[in-house]
Amino acid sequence: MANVFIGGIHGSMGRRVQAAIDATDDLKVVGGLDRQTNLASQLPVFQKVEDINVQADVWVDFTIASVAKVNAEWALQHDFNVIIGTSGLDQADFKALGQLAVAHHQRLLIVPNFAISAVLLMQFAEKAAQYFPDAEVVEAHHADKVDSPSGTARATAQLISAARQKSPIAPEETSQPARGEWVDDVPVHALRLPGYVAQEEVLFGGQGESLSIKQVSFDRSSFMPGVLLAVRQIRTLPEGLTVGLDALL
Ligand SMILES: NC(=O)C1=CN([C@@H]2O[C@H](COP(=O)(O)OP(=O)(O)OC[C@H]3O[C@@H](n4cnc5c(N)ncnc54)[C@H](OP(=O)(O)O)[C@@H]3O)[C@@H](O)[C@H]2O)C=CC1
Ligand SMILES: O=C(O)C1=N[C@H](C(=O)O)C[C@H](O)C1
Repeated sequence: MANVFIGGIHGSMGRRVQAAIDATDDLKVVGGLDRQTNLASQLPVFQKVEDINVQADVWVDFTIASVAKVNAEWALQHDFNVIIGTSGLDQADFKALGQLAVAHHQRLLIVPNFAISAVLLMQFAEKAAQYFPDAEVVEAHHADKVDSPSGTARATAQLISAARQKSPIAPEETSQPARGEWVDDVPVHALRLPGYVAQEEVLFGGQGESLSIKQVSFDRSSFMPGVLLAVRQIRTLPEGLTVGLDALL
């Protein structure tokens, strides 16, 4: 039995992660952190990390970037392995938290997207970028999403950029807002609309041809198998930082 603590336990993802874990025989939620604690809950829910008085094997975080950073720092210093699903952390955060994980002999797994369709999209896009260096990313999310572009889009753009380093062809950044935000040297376009959950498409253009790769999360249930896999398998990872679910598939 592995014990799990959920950062953002009352949020859209936190509630679903709690329900998914409750439906298992081998995992147990022992507490959570959120801004509000007055919701009906059988579990201890804390507002500040300093007040936490329960121990767990794994901290799973779905909050906002600034909070996730503080949470992960505290959790790594207090003997938790940490899984961050929260988007919006930058490369400097990854590096600093990874160093903290090493110093405290803990595992830190940062997953831009737990949906298998998104994990595969990123792998396919990395491969395609070797042959189609001209690429743009379009992501669409629900209107409540606070960050843009999405963590998945940032990760995808970084993979594409690294994979096509050998190519002389690369778009030039422009001051025209309609051309999107350049992440590394890949234009990324973010849409926020009611009715959507999460989706991403990578469009590649070549000589007389194009390739597009698209994934859609119609429902947040798409993230749950990946979250459960990460919780169950994090102990098999080396100490320090791992990015993405790929290492566990
Ligand atoms: N990696 C992945 O596959 C996925 C990642 N995500 C990411 O997970 C994160 C959460 O998404 P989602 O669940 O939809 O968002 P929600 O806003 O529904 O949930 C976030 C929760 O964190 C709480 N919170 C905010 N600020 C604080 C604080 N200062 N202290 C304690 N709790 C706080 C919120 O409380 P309140 O509502 O009161 O502000 C809320 O309950 C996002 O970054 C999103 O991008 C989402 C889906 C999949
Ligand atoms: O906020 C969301 O909903 C999601 N956030 C993650 C991201 O920023 O990439 C993962 C997924 O897109 C859902």
